[in-house]
Amino acid sequence: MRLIISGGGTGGHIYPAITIAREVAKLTDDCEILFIGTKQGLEADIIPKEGFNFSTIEVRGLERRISWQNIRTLFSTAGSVWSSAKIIKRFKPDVVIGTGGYVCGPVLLAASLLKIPTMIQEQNVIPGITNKILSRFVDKIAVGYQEAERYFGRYKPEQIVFTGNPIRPEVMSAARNEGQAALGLDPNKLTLLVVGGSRGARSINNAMFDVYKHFNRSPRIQILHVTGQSEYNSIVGNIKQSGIDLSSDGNIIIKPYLYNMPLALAAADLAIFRAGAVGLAELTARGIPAILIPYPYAAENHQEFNARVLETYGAAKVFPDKELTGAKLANTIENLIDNPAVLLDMAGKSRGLGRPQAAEAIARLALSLVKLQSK
Ligand SMILES: CC(=O)N[C@H]1[C@@H](OP(=O)(O)OP(=O)(O)OC[C@H]2O[C@@H](n3ccc(=O)[nH]c3=O)[C@H](O)[C@@H]2O)O[C@H](CO)[C@@H](O)[C@@H]1O
Repeated sequence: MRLIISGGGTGGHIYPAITIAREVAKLTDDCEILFIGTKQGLEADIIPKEGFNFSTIEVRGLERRISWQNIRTLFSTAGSVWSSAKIIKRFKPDVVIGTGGYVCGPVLLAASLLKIPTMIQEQNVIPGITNKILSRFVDKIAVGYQEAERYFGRYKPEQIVFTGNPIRPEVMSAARNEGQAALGLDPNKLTLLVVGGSRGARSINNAMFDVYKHFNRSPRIQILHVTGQSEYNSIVGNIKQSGIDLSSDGNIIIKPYLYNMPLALAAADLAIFRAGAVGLAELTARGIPAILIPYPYAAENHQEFNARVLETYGAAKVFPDKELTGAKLANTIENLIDNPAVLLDMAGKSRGLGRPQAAEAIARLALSLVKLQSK
């Protein structure tokens, strides 16, 4: 089995690609995998570290308006399709999968022109521009949300399959007591996990000050707040200035980034999150009730659409970023922990939305294309 997989730009496109590739390898003998990305994207750092063979092409992103820049980009895209075709002809894949980000455009287009089976995976409710264009060419589209279908416009009915978004297997295998021990959490307190996406979120970080003051030394709740690398030092400094002693007061833990997120999720009773599709897939797979504050500048406001799905099912409460205040956040948390039945109900609804088997379903869908071809 020979697989080319491509996705890039943010972690939200790269981690799904890694998870899907590993799942395909698990389901097949002798799987050879090649990842295609760009030199500039985060994938150039992550993918070789994860042990995959990595080739790069040059690609420019399209602007969301008509411009001279876009006309130049179209010409350079023709060059990228040509370089992708060269890599594809050399590697001879059985199937090519794209997980979003503009690098997928030329790679999947070239594969489709070369009559190789193709599939894209769309994580969000509102598809990205590259996946929207590619939907005209590829054999299958695996969507993370059922609601995504209607935003693809023209497609063949059998082309779109609702699989859910792929999550790392450790998200499901991590145990609660293991997570508590690894992060120094008290098993007798509820744990609130606060994460503003992979780079942190300033508005959530700012609002958290009132939350610290409200719950400092609380015997009921402990807070694990992931600030993002860039604001970590200033936040810790401000907390000290406000008179909270992080080491002796004991129920607030501040981290710049979590490399062991699955363990934190295993310990969490309630989460405050942005609404990136992979983070939400992880929350629902574990059945964690959440307060969501979608990133307001995401393309076509897609995070809000992701978040509203959880809200509609009763799995989360959603606050628009511009309406967020520390007092509101502290009150909402207080209300939820005062009403364990509500929290339990939200947890059940969250779990009901989770698709822990999504990676396997996506891998099997890709393999079905290979089988179809060899018939
Ligand atoms: C700003 C923006 O446009 N972001 C997009 C980006 O999300 P982005 O990559 O920011 O966020 P996601 O929530 O989708 O994924 C983040 C991943 O990083 C992990 N993590 C995060 C923080 C941390 O400290 N440790 C850690 O391991 C999470 O567990 C998760 O696996 O791609 C997603 C999927 O297409 C989109 O839905 C998001 O809208």
